Amino acid sequence: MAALGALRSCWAPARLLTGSAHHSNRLVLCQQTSIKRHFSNNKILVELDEATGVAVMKMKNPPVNSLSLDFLTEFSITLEKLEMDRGCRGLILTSASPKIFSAGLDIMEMCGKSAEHYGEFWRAVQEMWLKLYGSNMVTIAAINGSSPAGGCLMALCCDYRIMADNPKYAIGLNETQLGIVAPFWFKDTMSNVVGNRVTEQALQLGQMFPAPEALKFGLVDQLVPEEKVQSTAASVMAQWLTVPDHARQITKSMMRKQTTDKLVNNREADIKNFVSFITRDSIQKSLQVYMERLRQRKQ
Ligand SMILES: CCCCC/C=C\CCCC/C=C/C(=O)SCCNC(=O)CCNC(=O)[C@H](O)C(C)(C)COP(=O)(O)OP(=O)(O)OC[C@H]1O[C@@H](n2cnc3c(N)ncnc32)[C@H](O)[C@@H]1OP(=O)(O)O
Repeated sequence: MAALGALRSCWAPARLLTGSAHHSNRLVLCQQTSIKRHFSNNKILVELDEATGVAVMKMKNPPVNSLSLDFLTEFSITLEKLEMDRGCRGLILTSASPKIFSAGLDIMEMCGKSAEHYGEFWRAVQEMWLKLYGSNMVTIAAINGSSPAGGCLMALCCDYRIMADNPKYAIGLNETQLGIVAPFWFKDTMSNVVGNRVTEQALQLGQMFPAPEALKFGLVDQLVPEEKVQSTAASVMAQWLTVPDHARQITKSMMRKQTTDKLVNNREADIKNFVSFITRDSIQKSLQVYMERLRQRKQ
């Protein structure tokens, strides 16, 4: 193992964007071992396969994987840990419970709370986006269920999206349906994937795309039978990991930096904007009506 460690360190180029080192030879070197490391908390399960350098991150926040302040905090801490781990080169993001990938931001975090709470919550949403969209790892979303709004944003942050081929599952930025507005960085993330025209129409209508439509419009890259979502993600990941990390990372950063910089340079203003928007009586009313509609639909 010591010899392996020495080989590793002399083959590994310095990690260019956030500080730890990755290299595309790891796969070959590590075929001798198959150690799986688990670092989970009560909301996120992570299994890191040291042989492949791939971590599978399963969101587990029942009933619908809504993105609460606690969840977002755990998510960002976990992602940071993986980002700094030189044994981890790829991340597969999925849900621990099929049918729902994520219901998006926890609406209860945006209802009837203090301005201070809204500020803290929005900072956590920003942090999740900055970390996931700016990740140096190869990121693949294994979308094994519906994925509205913030859930769709998470998937769009990834480098590649594989969705379960089930028309009952839908994905999209549906904010306007709630009477709220997707902020500029949600809009930019979608636009970078599907282009301006599709984004403009989808955002105005708050459109949710059933899986086949999502594929047609390029919101996802591939549909596969539900039981093959994870294995397909693993084989796509293996292909992506054949590219030398440093070249892929610089390219990814070149494509995304302008978008992330827009938020990095305007974080406080964006928080202020969110707080002043969400505290309006009319917006609070819209959210309450939407939650009521959800409950009634259930009954
Ligand atoms: C001018 C500049 C503006 C600047 C920015 C300002 C503004 C704000 C931007 C905010 C961006 C927001 C992003 C978001 O992500 S908002 C959240 C949007 N999410 C949704 O619309 C999803 C709603 N949920 C559903 O459609 C369904 O629940 C489902 C995910 C498809 C699952 O369906 P099903 O399996 O049938 O489960 P239920 O509907 O029965 O739900 C189970 C319980 O979960 C509660 N629930 C569902 N979604 C959420 C949620 N997002 N947050 C909190 N709670 C949620 C649901 O009410 C049920 O609760 P109950 O059991 O107590 O009744």
